[in-house]
Amino acid sequence: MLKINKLNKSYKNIKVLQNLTLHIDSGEIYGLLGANGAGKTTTINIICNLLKADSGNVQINDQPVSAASKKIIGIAPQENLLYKTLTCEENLKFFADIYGLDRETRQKQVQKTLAAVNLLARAKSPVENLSGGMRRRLNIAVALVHQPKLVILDEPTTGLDIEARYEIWELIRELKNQGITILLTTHLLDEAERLCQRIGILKNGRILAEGSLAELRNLIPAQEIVVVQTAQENEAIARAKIYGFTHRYYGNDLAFWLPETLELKEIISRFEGIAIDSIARQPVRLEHIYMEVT
Ligand SMILES: Nc1ncnc2c1ncn2[C@@H]1O[C@H](COP(=O)(O)OP(=O)(O)OP(=O)(O)O)[C@@H](O)[C@H]1O
Repeated sequence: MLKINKLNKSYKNIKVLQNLTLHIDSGEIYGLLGANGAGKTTTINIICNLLKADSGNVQINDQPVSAASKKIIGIAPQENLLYKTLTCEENLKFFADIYGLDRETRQKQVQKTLAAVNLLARAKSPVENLSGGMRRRLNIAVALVHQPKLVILDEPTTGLDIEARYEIWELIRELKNQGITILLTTHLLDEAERLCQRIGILKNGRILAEGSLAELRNLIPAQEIVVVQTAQENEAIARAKIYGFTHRYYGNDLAFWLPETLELKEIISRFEGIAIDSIARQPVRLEHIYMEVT
């Protein structure tokens, strides 16, 4: 559906995208993960034909992006596009007009889209009276009103509380069920873990790793990770080495990669003679992979 081939982009002499290549299949949710400044928004702007790459190309359904691609792409940017004094309905009508929907389709699509983002009851409310979560849902509705095939969601839940995030995750899953292809950018690893079929980890404009969560997990040769609290960290690290446990610090937490699954009593026995305050077992998660790759 979306093919990004060897994109390069520099501002002055700073390389913002470096041979960026990624392909997204029809109907999948692809998560582009990256810290601030990794190049996510630049990539989106090039996909949306708002910015020109120095080299490389972007194809949607095997056609190069052009002004005509607007009809099949919907974008919900990080900063809400909404007009605060207009109602939900008026905002959607305005964007439906920009997309050139005729009067009848516009009426139908505005109502359908408000229902899809669960804002039908607030159709007549001005945006300024909505909660942050509702505004973000309406911002996503703007991306959906013209029935695009590819929807780009730039950090859709950043800054929202957990309840509002759950609502948006549900909405994103619903879009996928309808067959819409989704490019989601986020720096929230649990969001990518929950929603995305495939994930690309972007740093300094390069994809450092890409794949399904299961494929990315293979980058860490561990069945499980244990976080150990002890005042005798050096002794614990030396002991772990004997058993082939790789150690890592995640923040201040001392963790060990277990190459095989062990019973708790076996893990404890490996550290016999060392004063251990606690042992917490965790599956290998995207945050561990992200730390390793970046
Ligand atoms: N118009 C511009 N002129 C100069 N540098 C720019 C311009 N736009 C972006 N950059 C730089 O390009 C790099 C990538 O920016 P981009 O906005 O694509 O990152 P991002 O991954 O979307 O980050 P964020 O999550 O903070 O939005 C940054 O270092 C940014 O400062």
